[in-house]
Amino acid sequence: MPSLVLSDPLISSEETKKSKPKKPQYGSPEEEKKNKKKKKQHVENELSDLELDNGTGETTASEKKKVKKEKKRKVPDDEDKSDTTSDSTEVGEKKTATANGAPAKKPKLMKDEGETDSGAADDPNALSNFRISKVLRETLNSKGIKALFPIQAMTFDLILDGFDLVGRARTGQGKTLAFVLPILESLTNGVHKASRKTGYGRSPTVLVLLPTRELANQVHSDFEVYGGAVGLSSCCLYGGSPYRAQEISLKRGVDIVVGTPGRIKDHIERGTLDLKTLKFRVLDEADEMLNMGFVDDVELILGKVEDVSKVQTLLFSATLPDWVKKISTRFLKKDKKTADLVGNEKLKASASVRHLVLPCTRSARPQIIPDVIRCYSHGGRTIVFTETKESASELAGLLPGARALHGDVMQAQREVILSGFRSGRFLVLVATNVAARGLDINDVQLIIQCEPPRDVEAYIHRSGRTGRAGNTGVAILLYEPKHSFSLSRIERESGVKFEHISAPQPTDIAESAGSEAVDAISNVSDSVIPVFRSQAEHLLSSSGLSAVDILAKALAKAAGFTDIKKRSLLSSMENYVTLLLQTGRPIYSPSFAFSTFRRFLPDDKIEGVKGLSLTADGTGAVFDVPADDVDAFLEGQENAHSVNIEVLEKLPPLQDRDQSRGGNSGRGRFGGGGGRFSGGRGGGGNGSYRRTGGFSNGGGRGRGYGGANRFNNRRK
Ligand SMILES: Nc1ncnc2c1ncn2[C@@H]1O[C@H](COP(=O)(O)OP(=O)(O)OP(=O)(O)O)[C@@H](O)[C@H]1O
Repeated sequence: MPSLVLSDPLISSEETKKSKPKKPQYGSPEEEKKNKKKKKQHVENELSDLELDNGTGETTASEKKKVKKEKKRKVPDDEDKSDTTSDSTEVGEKKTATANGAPAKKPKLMKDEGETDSGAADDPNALSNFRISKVLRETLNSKGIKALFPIQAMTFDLILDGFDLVGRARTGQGKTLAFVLPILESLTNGVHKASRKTGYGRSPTVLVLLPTRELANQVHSDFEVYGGAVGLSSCCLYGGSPYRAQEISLKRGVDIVVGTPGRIKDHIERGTLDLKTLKFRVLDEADEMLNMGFVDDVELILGKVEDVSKVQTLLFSATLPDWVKKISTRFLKKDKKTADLVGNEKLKASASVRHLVLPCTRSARPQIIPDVIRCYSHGGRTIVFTETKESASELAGLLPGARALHGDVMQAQREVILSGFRSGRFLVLVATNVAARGLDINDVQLIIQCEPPRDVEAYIHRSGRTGRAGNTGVAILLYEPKHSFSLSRIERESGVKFEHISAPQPTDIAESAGSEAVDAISNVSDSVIPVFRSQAEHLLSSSGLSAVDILAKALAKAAGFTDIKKRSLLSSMENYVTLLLQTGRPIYSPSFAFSTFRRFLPDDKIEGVKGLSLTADGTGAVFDVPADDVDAFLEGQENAHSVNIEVLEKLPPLQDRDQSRGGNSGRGRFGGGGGRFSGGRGGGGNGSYRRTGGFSNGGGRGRGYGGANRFNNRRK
């Protein structure tokens, strides 16, 4: 559980619990007793989970004690629970109030007569424990939502009670409903119910700003579903679409406007959008709006509200860089609350995603990516992120069945592509950052990033397109070894610990592609057998292969493989094989390995060695050689005393670049040692990337890696 940072008016989970409405007394005394016991257990559990940040990021014993005391006091005293939190940095100290200072009203639960409350006793976040109306609860239930996610539970009462709020949670944790639900309740059952207008030409009461059109559409569809259920209308305003239809909606009158800053500003300036009756304004992914150059537009729009005391402002994001904090200081009220589910936690990226890195050059992408998709997408959707629009288009053209999505694609086309991807018409989307933020698409199993993004926030958001709403997912970051320094920066800043993998190998590919082919063949109607039988018999008798071998070939063909080439473990180069050299004593530097080779191999074979790296335990050197040279190395070792060379099936952990460079001998990684491969001409290749375990199996098919190694480069 993430730590809850107690800073700037801050919410803790304790406060959230306090703020939750009193639970109705339904059960028998015995049930009550049981419930109390459960709650007590829950408190104990939470104590072990909850970390109160004392500035050092550690929980002090006295703080724990204090909370425990508070909680103990609360357990038997359910009556005492209030529905709002105080603006206190101390947990559980004050009685609560609403944003306008009025004493907190006793919460009125929306549970109806006869409605069952199953789950509510077990789950403190069950919908019926919040002031959510029956119709909304039913709509949520119809979408499979039975309880609020933590960020929603933490913020629901605060928003409903009128506080400005900054909300932060990791990707895919439900930030959208965290503002949608309390806003809808506030307008239909809360303080704004009485002043609600329904007539023709009414101006909107809610304005939601988002950085991209796709995101605006997505949030708008949530308002359509849930707002529609409680009789509120909404419209979506973004650039690239005709003004006319948008103007007609505005003229007719809507309750909620969702849109991108540029188009919203245009409508304000054209006089078609009036913010004078606004009750809520929401900035979602505000940091990205500023990254995308919407600073002036956002400030202009926020500045259009005349009486800010009458408007509630909510700001949600997965990341909160300094300047977003500045915006919140400027445009949110002084008594704003901050619900931070990330806080000082080291891990900023999604915890339900496996974060993998794989060395791969630009030219190798079209060969490696399909295999990666085959092995890691489990038949679900994949989003491939590129840095530029051009490479998105180019790569989409090279990957079978993929479509590109980026800023140069016409808006109408963008919508068609996105809905095709959502509906499963195609399963691979190649996109720029336009799809990095907020997009919530079902069953995205795999994210591939073609190179380390410049800023770590992009990494967090892109990888967050999978592993959403409690599901798991895989994010694979491709990198050129020369850019491996970016990996440690991303690890440091996002708190992710990368698993290093090699390009998928024949066994991996056979496993996933083979099972697909088996399914495909099993689905072929028996009606084909008589038609193809004589050909099959002819093939069996003429090929000299067994029936099983022929079937294996047929499966390979059905899976789209006519050949499996060797692919190195170390650098993914096609038709290269990875070998391990051991000499019975420590290998301190690559030059030592090269001088060992010279004892039993001709120069032309040694020149073919690529990517030589030392093993982490210092007992060996790992390197790639052309597949045709493997025998020369294996046979040559017979002539050299104490030398052992073997083909690797799996990479051992390797020393990182600095370690190898410094070496225990204190000499440069590829320098020293004299002789043909020493000094300025270098020795090893480009593949000295750090490994921390978790390698995939050896062998290899596919092309790969351009093979520009350090040694070859210097010779050119
Ligand atoms: N209480 C809930 N129970 C189950 N599913 C939920 C709940 N709340 C939201 N979801 C689902 O979780 C998914 C992610 O929600 P959402 O897009 O709001 O996440 P987010 O935190 O805004 O992510 P990002 O930071 O990437 O934009 C959505 O599919 C949403 O329907």
